[in-house]
Amino acid sequence: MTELTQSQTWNELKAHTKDLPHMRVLFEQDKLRFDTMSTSACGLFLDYSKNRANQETLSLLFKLAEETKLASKIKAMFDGDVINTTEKRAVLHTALRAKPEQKIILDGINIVEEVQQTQAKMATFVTAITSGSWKGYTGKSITDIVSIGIGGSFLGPKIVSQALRPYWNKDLNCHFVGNVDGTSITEKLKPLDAETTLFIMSSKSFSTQETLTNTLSAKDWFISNGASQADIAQHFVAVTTNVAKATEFGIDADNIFPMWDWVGGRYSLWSAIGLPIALMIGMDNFRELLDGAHEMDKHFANTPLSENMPVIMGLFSLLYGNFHNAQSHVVLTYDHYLRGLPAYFQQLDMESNGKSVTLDGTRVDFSTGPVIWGGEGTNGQHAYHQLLHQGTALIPADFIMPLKSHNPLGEHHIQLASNCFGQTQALMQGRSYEEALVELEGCDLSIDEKSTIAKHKEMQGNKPSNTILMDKLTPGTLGSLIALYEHRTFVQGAIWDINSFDQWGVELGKSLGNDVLTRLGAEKDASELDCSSNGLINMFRQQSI
Ligand SMILES: O=P(O)(O)OC[C@H]1O[C@H](O)[C@H](O)[C@@H](O)[C@@H]1O
Repeated sequence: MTELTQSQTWNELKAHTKDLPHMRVLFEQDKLRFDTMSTSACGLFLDYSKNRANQETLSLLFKLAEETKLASKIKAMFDGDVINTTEKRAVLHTALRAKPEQKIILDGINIVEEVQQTQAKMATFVTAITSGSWKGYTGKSITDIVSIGIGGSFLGPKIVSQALRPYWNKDLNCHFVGNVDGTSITEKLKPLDAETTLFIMSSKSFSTQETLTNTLSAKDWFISNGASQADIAQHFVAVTTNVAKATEFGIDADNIFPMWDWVGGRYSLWSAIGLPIALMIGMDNFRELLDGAHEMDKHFANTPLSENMPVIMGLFSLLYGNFHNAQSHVVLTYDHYLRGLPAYFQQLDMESNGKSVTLDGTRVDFSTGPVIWGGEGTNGQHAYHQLLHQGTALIPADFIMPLKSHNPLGEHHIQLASNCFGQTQALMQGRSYEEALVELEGCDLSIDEKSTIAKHKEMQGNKPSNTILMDKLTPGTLGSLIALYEHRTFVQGAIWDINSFDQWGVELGKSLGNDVLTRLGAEKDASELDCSSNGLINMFRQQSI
């Protein structure tokens, strides 16, 4: 048993959540619920009134946060303590968006200075590319960026660039290659011209198989399209902590942008890993993105727990996972530009909190991170929302929508908003059997038929959701939004006392994949493996060519 589940507050929460009335009743009892259960910070508004909670629930949750020393754990992260204990690393993505005058000392070095130097290098590079002064090997300016990376080195740049499309430099295009599946890079390169294409190889470790393989194929494509080995310097840059390996790989030393081991892959878009974003939206907008995140950092570090947006959201997620048996959490973005955000939050949260032991190695006796999934509204309403409304699983939802659209076309935005708010309302209130019967009045059906259909139309409601609004999707509000989710993830990991910053499961997959590779290549026999793996390997060997 862990200390957490034995604590009095944990057990009080268990008992309390069982007795809580339906949210419909809570709304009837408290007409000011929207005012008291909503908050604003850093350009974001959060309505958390449609949650299974009253003031007592909130008090118990904040008490749990206090007892598990959340405030001092937050401070430890910002101070650069080695909170990633298994990899013996500080966790300082917040330093990437610190103000230039701040000082964050790690091992005797002010890392803010190093961050600023790298940002200055990025700024020079962005100007060179966007002004056209950086020329390709035939003297033409760069028109296409191909970003090669995977995991955090793929999702961050891709999804943030996609989200900030209205801010794109009109003379540039950006393409992202992640998967090692040759189809991905082949299709991406097909329409491109080697003379005007720049490759950014993004890999924190510079040892990820997919990224190395894709970069080698990109080099082959480049050379086979008429360029020479010497031309590589004008067309290939890298972002990595492993400068030596990148140089050895053939990347010109001047074209290497450094990063640091205190930046986790899934928290790296704020570093030079964000170079594709900076190229597409310009360095001023990139800085606005960092500033938005920095504002959220300040809010998270300095606001009392009961008014702290990431804390509130983290506690609600924990409430559903640990006390209502919710196994998943859905993120629904009512903005086409934000359609990739669920996938980004999926890596952020599932790679961080998909853990089974506490920091001291004790096996947990509670659920940790849920499955994060989602998509864009209103599309999902005509598909998986059915399960949200009437399925047997409880799936808490986050609805995210800017109040103003970048494309204010006719009635589109007002309809989008009506759908967003209508969904949260339907999830909360549901439809009672009696209401369904009333709706069937006047239908040409027998009483028995009406009763049966009413049972099918009945919806229990009491399905929780948060609604996050912002005035407009800008680099600043996006920065705040992403940092909000980073810290929301941290809050849960801190209360569970797990390490949210390692990823041993992913590492195992990588090393077994490498072992299988040697067996697929017939260098090594596979007969000592389990019969399924052996069978699959043999089938591939015999039939893949
Ligand atoms: O940037 P790299 O070192 O190539 O790593 C790419 C990715 O590798 C692994 O899958 C990690 O779990 C991710 O967090 C990381 O972003």
